[in-house]
Amino acid sequence: MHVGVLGAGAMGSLFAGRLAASGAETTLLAHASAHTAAIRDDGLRLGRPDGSRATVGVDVVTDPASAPDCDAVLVFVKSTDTADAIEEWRPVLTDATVATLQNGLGNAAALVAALPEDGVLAGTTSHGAVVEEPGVVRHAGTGNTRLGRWDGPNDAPVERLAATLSSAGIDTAVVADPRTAVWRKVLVNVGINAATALARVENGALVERESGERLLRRAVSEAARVARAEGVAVGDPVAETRRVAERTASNASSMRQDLERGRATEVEALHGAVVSRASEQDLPAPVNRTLADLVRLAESQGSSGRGQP
Ligand SMILES: NC(=O)c1ccc[n+]([C@@H]2O[C@H](COP(=O)([O-])OP(=O)(O)OC[C@H]3O[C@@H](n4cnc5c(N)ncnc54)[C@H](OP(=O)(O)O)[C@@H]3O)[C@@H](O)[C@H]2O)c1
Ligand SMILES: CC(C)(CO)[C@@H](O)C(=O)[O-]
Repeated sequence: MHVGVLGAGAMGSLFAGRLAASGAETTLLAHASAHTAAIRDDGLRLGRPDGSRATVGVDVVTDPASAPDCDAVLVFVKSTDTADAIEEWRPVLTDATVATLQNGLGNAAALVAALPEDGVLAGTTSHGAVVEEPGVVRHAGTGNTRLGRWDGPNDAPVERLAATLSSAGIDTAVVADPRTAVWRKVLVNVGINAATALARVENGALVERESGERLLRRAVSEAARVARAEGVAVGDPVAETRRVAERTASNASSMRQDLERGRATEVEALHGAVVSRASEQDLPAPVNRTLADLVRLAESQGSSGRGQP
């Protein structure tokens, strides 16, 4: 199975590196950058969670017209870039099974709307990765990966892709209902991301401080009501989010990192999407609405804001 990985950021590089190292035919579908040039010249240097490092050769293509036929493509651009990436790489995506493991609501729907409807897979991954410098990616944390056919039965070879990922050391479970997995991850993200980004605290502050605990609980409970109204069984999302905040206590959340670096955040696919879905269900979402507006305001400071590294 030839796997294309769309987006050579932290996660795309990690997945492409692990796949290539396992012997799977793999191509990174990427924008030209110092990072992709370094991978081409010297290979991808992949730091493992245990501190060891391996160099892996990974094919990189920056022109959609030169891309090889891919049986499957894993989408790892930020949610903000999904629509543009589909347009740019449409020739590669049209005949492939396309899988999203991105965070946020709306990525699978964007793929389904733009591509042949029988080939979309979606899910979540709890692996973590960081680009440390051009050509160097650190596999920051391991976890489970879940993947399933979006919108019910289709012909997409989910078992084959899951097996390919598992053989590359990314243990992947096939799930019948990826919508539940995606919502559950979104609930964790709405409980952690905006609060830590705006208050500029590490994730652990949300379980160590009463004010943080209150924000986490209110944002998650409100979003969970929306998920339940959509018929999604979300379990005990406040307890789950607290567990993740404890496990990642010393991490700066992705939204905090994005704001501090003057980059666009995924707020629209997280708190913003919760607010839109709440309004479709006639439910109030004042906490997520306020968090989303505060993040948008902070984002509008862009790279000239005080958060510049
Ligand atoms: N990092 C993590 O630990 C982690 C964990 C779980 C899930 N996730 C999720 O995984 C997704 C990716 O996250 P990430 O941390 O890997 O983001 P990232 O490091 O910002 O990487 C995104 C990459 O996508 C590229 N890109 C954007 N538009 C593109 C296009 N049209 N064609 C080709 N490449 C394009 C960007 O390149 P340019 O900037 O050059 O355009 C960038 O290299 C997000 O939804 C995130 O929430 C991340
Ligand atoms: C789980 C998480 C909140 C940990 O920092 C991560 O998904 C993030 O930062 O977006």
